[in-house]
Amino acid sequence: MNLAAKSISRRILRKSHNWKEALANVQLEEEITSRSLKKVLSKRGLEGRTFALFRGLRDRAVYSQAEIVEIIEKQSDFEQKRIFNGLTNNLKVTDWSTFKESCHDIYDEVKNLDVDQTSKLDCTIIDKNGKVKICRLPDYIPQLSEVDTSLFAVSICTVDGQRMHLGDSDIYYTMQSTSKPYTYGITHAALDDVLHEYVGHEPSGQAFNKIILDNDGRPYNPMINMGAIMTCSLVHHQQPLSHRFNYFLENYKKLTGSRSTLSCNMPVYKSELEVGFMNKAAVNYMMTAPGYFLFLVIYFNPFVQVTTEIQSIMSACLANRGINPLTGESVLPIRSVKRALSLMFTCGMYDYSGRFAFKYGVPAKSGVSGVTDVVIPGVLSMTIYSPWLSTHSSSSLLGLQFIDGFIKKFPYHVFDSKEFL
Ligand SMILES: NC(=O)CC[C@H](N)C(=O)O
Repeated sequence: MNLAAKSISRRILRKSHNWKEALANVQLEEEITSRSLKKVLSKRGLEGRTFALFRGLRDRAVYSQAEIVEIIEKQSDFEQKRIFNGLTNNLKVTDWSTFKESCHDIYDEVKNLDVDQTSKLDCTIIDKNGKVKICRLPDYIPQLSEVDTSLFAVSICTVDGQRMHLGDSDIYYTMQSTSKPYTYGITHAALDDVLHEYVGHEPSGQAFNKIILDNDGRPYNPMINMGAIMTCSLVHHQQPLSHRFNYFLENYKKLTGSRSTLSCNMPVYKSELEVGFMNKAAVNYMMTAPGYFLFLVIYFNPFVQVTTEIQSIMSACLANRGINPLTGESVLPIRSVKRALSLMFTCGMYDYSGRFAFKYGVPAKSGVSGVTDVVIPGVLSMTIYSPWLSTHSSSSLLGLQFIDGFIKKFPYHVFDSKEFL
């Protein structure tokens, strides 16, 4: 956009944002400090660290309203809109403090469930209904059985970038299969529906690592291992592996909205290459079909390490039509996001997908590291991490318990929508 057009757009924006009224709305009329402005936005779930504005304000300075408005108007149009919506509470969750308190209560109830560890790899947990749930760590990947099983984190990010973090939200884990919806979205953005000449869209009804192809000789869907390996292998398959690694990592980085890149947990990655016999068998089994260019080594996405704070932003892009709610960047086309959410809804929890959709009615994806990702389209994402996997669902038990409490408190089940009831 040339300078003239930019200044016109700023004047239009300035006219559309009545900053004086917005700041008065939150009693910020004179002697405004970085701290007082940050505090107002933070009360509504908007973290100061997600605004470039505060990097330009001096901590101890006192600004007049005119000075603050002048500095705000130097920010990007997207950030100005975020600040204005924060000051006027034009946000997806308008009563943030009550919402946060309810989530805290659900978290505390789940955190206090009775866990009886019977061996290094096994425990029983008495769930909220008093039922005994048998849980186990996934020792088929040795590193995943070496984790602190007491870790329990929940991060929530709304489509307006309102964020909440409960428990161990700064602890890193490997995404494992919760990487698959992002990988699918990135691949679909590159190939569109041609992708589905190689991968189906049907639930397999089987465990995630089952070696089985559909009647057309394709993996059933992109959410199981065979489908994810195939999906990864399709992007730029004539390019060098380094290019293909970077292609995914760069797109993952856009989903995080961060300026720093993501990294792989190499011990977990190497151990899976070493002991991932089922995946190796899957690659060979798929190689029998013509035209498959498979490299198990490109199936590295599960080993990208994140925290729930980071991953909840990535999934908030899925909730927000492919647009990063913190940067405003359009990372994935809505066409690909729609398909990714449909596949999460029907296949994301593997052979627990039907029961999950029946009970909770929202798109979700589980991972053997103990992470569960939930997307409530147009509203928010929720990333939950707790290593104990229920043997019943191969999903994090505490994750499922938190989701159960959340959906009971906030009726986001797709068939609880106001249009339906
Ligand atoms: N469900 C999962 O998270 C499985 C992912 C794991 N990397 C595997 O290939 O087995």
